[in-house]
Amino acid sequence: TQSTRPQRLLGAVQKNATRGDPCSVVKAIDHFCRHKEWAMNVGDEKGCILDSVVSEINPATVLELGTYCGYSTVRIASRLPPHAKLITLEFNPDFAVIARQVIAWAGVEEKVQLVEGASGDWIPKMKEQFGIKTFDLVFLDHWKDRYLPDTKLMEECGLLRKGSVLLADNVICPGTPEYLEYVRNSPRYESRYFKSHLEYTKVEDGLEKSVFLG
Ligand SMILES: O=C(NCCCOCn1ccc2cnccc21)c1cc(-c2ccc(F)cc2)cc(O)c1O
Ligand SMILES: [Mg+2]
Repeated sequence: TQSTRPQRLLGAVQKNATRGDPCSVVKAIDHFCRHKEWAMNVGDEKGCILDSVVSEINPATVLELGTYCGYSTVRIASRLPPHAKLITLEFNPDFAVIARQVIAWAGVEEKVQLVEGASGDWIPKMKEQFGIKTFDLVFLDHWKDRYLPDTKLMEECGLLRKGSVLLADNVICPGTPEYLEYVRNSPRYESRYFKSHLEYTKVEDGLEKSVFLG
């Protein structure tokens, strides 16, 4: 039977990366996606911007919306301080199966809790289920039309504090126009655009970093 692209991506990790070495996992995925099959990882160029934002914040609590194969999960988790927690949410169970194996291969499973389900269902349950007070960093990388409603939901659920950072992928391609309009015009956010390219291509894309002002 035919394998899926995530399965082939996992194969490339298991063949080319060293167990317990997150950098080699990231490099193996980037090589696979650049030379074999494109896949919707944040990628190496935007990934460096993600890395710098994580290092700047040094977050104790991170929420990632959109795990896919775990590429950005590994990038973030490998830069977290000890005892920091990353909760990553994935809607597609087939993607989750692959992501768990990529996360384990990288050796960062201690810092990661992968949760399967929809953001609209899980965001209201974060506090009670995971003992989270607020998130220091949220990486938005799921359905582009959910960025805005989920941001409002996080505000309503008291999951953001003064200084919480939202970092959103794909604000140009595929694009998140309503979300951009909101964070750029709301007095409750200080927003900045990091121009880059769609992963593994020359197409423009970028990350929007928005600090919640409380
Ligand atoms: O679609 C994309 N990502 C989202 C996946 C589903 O996410 C669903 N999903 C994951 C948790 C989760 C929680 N609740 C609801 C839905 C939830 C996505 C797409 C592209 C892209 C760009 C150009 C193209 F020609 C084609 C595709 C690039 C990206 O970087 C992306 O991130
Ligand atoms: Mg993305």
